[in-house]
Amino acid sequence: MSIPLSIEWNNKRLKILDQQKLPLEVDYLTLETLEDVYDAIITLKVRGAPAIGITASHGLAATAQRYETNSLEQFHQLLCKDATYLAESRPTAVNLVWALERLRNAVQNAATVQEAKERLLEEAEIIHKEDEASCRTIGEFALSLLGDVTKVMTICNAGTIATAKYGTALAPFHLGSERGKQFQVFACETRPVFQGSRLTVWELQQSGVDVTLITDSMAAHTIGAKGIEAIIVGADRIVANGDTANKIGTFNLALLAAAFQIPFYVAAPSSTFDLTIESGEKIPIEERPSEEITHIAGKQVAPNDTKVYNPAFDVTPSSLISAIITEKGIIYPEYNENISAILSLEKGDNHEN
Ligand SMILES: CSC[C@@H](O)[C@@H](O)C(=O)COP(=O)(O)O
Repeated sequence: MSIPLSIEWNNKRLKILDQQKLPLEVDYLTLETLEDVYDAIITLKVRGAPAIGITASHGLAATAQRYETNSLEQFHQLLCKDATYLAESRPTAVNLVWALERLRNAVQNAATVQEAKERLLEEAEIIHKEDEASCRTIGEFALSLLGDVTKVMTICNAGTIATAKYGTALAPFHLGSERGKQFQVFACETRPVFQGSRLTVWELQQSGVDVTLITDSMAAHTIGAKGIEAIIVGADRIVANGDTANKIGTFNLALLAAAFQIPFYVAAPSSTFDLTIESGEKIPIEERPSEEITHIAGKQVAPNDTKVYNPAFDVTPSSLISAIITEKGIIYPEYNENISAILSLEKGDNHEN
């Protein structure tokens, strides 16, 4: 797989693949300050739940190296302030707060400021490496779950550039391509900012996967006309009962999967679960600027002063989800019991529930 990595961390320098420039340009951006990190996340230069979490953790760890204090109390205060600032960049993907919390926990018992600084750098690297391993395992599970299925639909980009590597929903296609299994993937363009056409189509083409672009409104027709056998998507937050927030339009696909009686799979690492929330209506849904809808590539496509509603995510009820594929195993209904059982497995253990 020769797809550029979305996040590079070398010699304490953080570089991200500028996803706003894709597919026309492959360009990396160095993030020097905490404000650069915040800006890269909010403007979707780096996006996708795991990639946001990894970027924020390296960004916070790098920023903390510059705190000029020997007081641990002051160090914790600065870290808390900066973590809170980054956490506000995007509200729906729980991986962001999860990663920042992990960093804060990693320094709880540090004896000196110097030790705390080193622990932050180490923890950010661990988060980064864990995600790569998790995504690869998710890909293996997804590949086995899909079995003989070849025609699959997806939305948004839950691929290698949305994670450390491999992706979640796109991981089985990359692994399949390496092993000679040819999927036919139908990618929804994913309005309003086209993560499907700009990112998923480009990414799967790099891997040699057979990918066909459709507009979001063509999904129902395409499932019937092309004989789609399964739908697989990523996730931004999965709560205790299995309700899942993902890119706007995902809920539509889940309803279509039920209508056509084909499986609807969610693929996500355990860092995307939020068991503090019982059910989906409590998930915060990000609303984005109206220009994402009133303009396309800088050109106005709606009248001046058009009233706009632009939620970036929707919540799919768990009753529409056939299985959730994680690095710890494949979770089937009843989700209330089975999610907590699988997530409580130790690192390295995994099984199908
Ligand atoms: C492995 S990425 C999973 C999700 O984050 C992805 O499906 C998605 O909805 C991304 O939304 P985005 O707004 O592009 O960050």
